[in-house]
Amino acid sequence: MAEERPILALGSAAFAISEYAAVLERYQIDTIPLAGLTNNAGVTKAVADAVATRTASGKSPYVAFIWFFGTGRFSPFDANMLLPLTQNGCRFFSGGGAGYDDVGTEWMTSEGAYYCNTPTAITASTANGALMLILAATRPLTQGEIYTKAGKWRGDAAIPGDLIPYGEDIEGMTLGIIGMGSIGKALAARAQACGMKLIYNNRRRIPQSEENGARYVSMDDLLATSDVISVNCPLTESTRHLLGRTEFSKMKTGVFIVNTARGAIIDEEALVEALKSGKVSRVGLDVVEHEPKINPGLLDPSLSYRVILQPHTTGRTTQAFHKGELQIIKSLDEFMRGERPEYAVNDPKI
Ligand SMILES: O=CC(=O)O
Repeated sequence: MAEERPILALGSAAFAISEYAAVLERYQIDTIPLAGLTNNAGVTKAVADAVATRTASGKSPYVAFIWFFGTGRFSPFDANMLLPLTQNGCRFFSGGGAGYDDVGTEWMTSEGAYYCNTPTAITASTANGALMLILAATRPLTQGEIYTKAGKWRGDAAIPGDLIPYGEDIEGMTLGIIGMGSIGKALAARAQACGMKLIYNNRRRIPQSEENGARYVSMDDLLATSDVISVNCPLTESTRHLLGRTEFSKMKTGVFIVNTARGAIIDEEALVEALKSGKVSRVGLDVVEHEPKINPGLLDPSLSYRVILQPHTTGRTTQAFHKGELQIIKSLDEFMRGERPEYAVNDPKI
């Protein structure tokens, strides 16, 4: 017999199929189908309509709202979209993803509602993706692939600048990790196995037992001594444009930069300048500031092979999304049992 307190869901689980089928048995869930929804306004209206339909029929209101991975195009998930839910007693939200810069968590706290992310689901996939981009940036991977498919093999020695440049081995290079959360730590473990020297900067030093061979340094030290810089911190007001003109000027000439966190942590205008001046050798970006729009400077033909761009997919593996859906279900179950969910990122007064 399904629970009386209803839940609203945006779409459905796509990986934890059998586990979610059991959730649908356990609880009374109304699903907003994704078909036909393209943007925030569409979801905002669908949420308002779902709440209004419930209220009009005198049924008990939704206590929870969940959404899954692949719904980033609908963000922000904030007061504008979710107020009809909290006004009617909804006290739990959970969405797929580690980052929640596009979720109105402060507002949720003030409404007495939890927000639960999926904190460790994409750790391995994103750390693997960061290592993949470090390797792709330090070896001329993009150029090699384009040349090979175009029948140019390694290029034409008779044409100045046409030969593919040599790659660089990462063994012995210093990797500076900005942000030593679970992804930063997992990247450190992988990079250590590749023979890199590791330094990191974080809001504060983490316990040595979790540093995975990385040494805590100041941001200035990290900028000045890293051969490769990997951005792994969340986007907050204090990390927006954390790497800008001043920071690029402090870096080693020829540094490689990889960002698998959030685009806005890097000032893209400053990055383009640093690429053009040769300060930055190559960059591997899984994220850009105004996704999915790409800063035209990054697409400048003169930089083409030195800018490796991916469509925010490094975290996106079947294993990661499966784990994430299980984490959403775990949080929902905990909330429905009246517990504080382990993955709550906020501390509302309930
Ligand atoms: O970018 C992906 C995430 O934050 O989960």
